Amino acid sequence: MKRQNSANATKSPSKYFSNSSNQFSEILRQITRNCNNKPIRKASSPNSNKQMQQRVKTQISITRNPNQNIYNIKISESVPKNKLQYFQVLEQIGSGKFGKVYKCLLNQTKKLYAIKMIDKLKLKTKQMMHQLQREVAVQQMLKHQNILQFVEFFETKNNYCLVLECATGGTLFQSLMKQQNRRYSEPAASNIIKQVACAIQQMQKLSIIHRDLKPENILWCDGQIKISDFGWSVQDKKERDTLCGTIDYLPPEMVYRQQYDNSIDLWSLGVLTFELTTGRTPFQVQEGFNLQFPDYLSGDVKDLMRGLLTDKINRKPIEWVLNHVWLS
Ligand SMILES: Nc1ncnc2c1ncn2[C@@H]1O[C@H](COP(=O)(O)OP(=O)(O)OP(=O)(O)O)[C@@H](O)[C@H]1O
Repeated sequence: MKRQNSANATKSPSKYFSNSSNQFSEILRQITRNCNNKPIRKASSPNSNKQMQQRVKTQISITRNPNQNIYNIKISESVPKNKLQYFQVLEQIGSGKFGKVYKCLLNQTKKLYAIKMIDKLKLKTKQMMHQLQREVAVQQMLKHQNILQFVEFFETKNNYCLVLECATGGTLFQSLMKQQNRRYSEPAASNIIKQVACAIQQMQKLSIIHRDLKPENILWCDGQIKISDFGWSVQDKKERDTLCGTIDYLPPEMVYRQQYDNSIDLWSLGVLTFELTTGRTPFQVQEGFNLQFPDYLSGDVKDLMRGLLTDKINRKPIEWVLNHVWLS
């Protein structure tokens, strides 16, 4: 089975994205080589049984000094010791690169939380420690109804533990796969995108860039959207050039190794809008940044996506998104 047929697509007027496929493919080949020769896997077809596999992240840090401790969190020195005794650990609800996520109850209040247990042995390199520091520091700053709430951080003998609000509804990727034709109706997608946009606005107020927004990192909790996985996020105002994220969601300025800023999360919002409304991501490696829409999409959603899936200079700001008629 194949992805949603886009044969009746209309072409984007943007010249920026035309004729870029060769260069795009070459850059992706370079990324592949740089990823320790591990093959880069494209997002699996939504119709494939392998669809629940995670999409590949490019993990290349070009300019960052991994020894630099920008957040002043010295893991193993200032981190509280074992507080796991205060929790009753229940079933596993997820797993990531470095560990597992469990449902748990705080003994005293019987309130439900999620504990992300990160295996210290797997987190050997300083680069990865840096990523964990970043995740903790950034999530500590964020308090918003559409952002997964950070609660506590401590360590045990074998794990670092992040206590988080428990999002019981699974990932947006899982729920997308359950929709008819693996896509949401426009009203349902609009409701989701509005919540993600509210979360982006809050992050931008604090100069935070998530850098890996995608359905796998968005969770459902009591019918509400929660942004999660701040492992690639950064907090500062300067432009950056570290290449990271997930192939299908990489913005052109990252692919072409230019400086970027917080507008990369708005590009991701555009890709997410496309994926939720069509069941596939907009840009395929072979085609470059050639934006085409299926006929069934409304003019309003296409207008929103054209405002986001364009080059950095022309990309619309978050205020424009939140005032857009498709989100009203
Ligand atoms: N607070 C939470 N509530 C409910 N489920 C969660 C929570 N945090 C994580 N999960 C589940 O665990 C999975 C892995 O978590 P997370 O993405 O944070 O780990 P990771 O190591 O950063 O993953 P990755 O390998 O994608 O970077 C998520 O996809 C989700 O299904």
